[in-house]
Amino acid sequence: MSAQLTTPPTAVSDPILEVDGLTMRFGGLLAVDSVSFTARRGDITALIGPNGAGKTTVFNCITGFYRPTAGALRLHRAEAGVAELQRLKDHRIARAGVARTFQNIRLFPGMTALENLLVAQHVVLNAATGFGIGALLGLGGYRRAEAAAVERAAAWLRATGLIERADDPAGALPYGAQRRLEIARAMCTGPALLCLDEPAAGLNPRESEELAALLRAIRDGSAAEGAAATSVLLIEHDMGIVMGISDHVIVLDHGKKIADGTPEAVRNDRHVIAAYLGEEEAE
Ligand SMILES: Nc1ncnc2c1ncn2[C@@H]1O[C@H](COP(=O)(O)OP(=O)(O)OP(=O)(O)O)[C@@H](O)[C@H]1O
Repeated sequence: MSAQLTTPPTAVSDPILEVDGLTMRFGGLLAVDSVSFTARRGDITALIGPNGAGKTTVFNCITGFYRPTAGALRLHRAEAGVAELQRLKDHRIARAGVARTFQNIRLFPGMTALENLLVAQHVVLNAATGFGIGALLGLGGYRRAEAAAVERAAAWLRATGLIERADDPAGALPYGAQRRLEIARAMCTGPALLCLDEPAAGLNPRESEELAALLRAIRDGSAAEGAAATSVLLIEHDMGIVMGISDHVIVLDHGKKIADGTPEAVRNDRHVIAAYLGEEEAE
């Protein structure tokens, strides 16, 4: 029997992302089953649920790693209108304004921290010269874009406490620093929506607190010099972080949405409690 949705969805006046009837099937397995929710612009929206609930699959559909079996994913951009993400390839989704980090860190370990942030901006740099030969010829537009890219990288290295490690290979940084560098890399692309897959995994309590502060600042636009307020979509198992920083929480279980509301409403929802207790009993 499927769980009934008891928590009314929060009224969403200014959406950044609309997930509408999202379904993802792997052969006979229905990993995501007609999931709908809306993430509001300027919010931290958390996607939670027990192991195997379908959270990463939803992320992979939003960011173009998977082509959904059915449903629509609409990114509402401030000036460029609505992008139907389910129709775009992953590099076009990134260009449309969605950036992500991964459950398993995916930096270029042999490149320095700074280089990792510059590589992330190659799309912006290429666009500055119309994806043409201007870069090779060192034309003014490209040089200006390059200088701005370095400045942006430095601002995010400062914001994430990594400026002293700018010239160190990313692979030589401590684990928590690599996690922050991944976030810095995503933010360097100037996304409209930042998608984070378990950013607190493996962090110690002090690092988790710093992460929470960083994510709040990213949402509010105060994390780095020149940064815009950025909507955040977060998958996280650390309930301290989820309940502490989220404006809105969506709960999945067995591929279905079972709750959608404020952290307080979701925390007290009996279907959510049952889903998590069930997980504990199964362990
Ligand atoms: N590429 C794939 N092929 C087949 N099955 C998959 C694939 N990706 C995910 N699944 C299955 O889909 C279901 C949902 O997995 P998903 O990773 O989205 O869950 P999750 O909520 O992110 O879990 P966790 O919290 O453990 O990361 C699981 O049963 C998983 O085995």
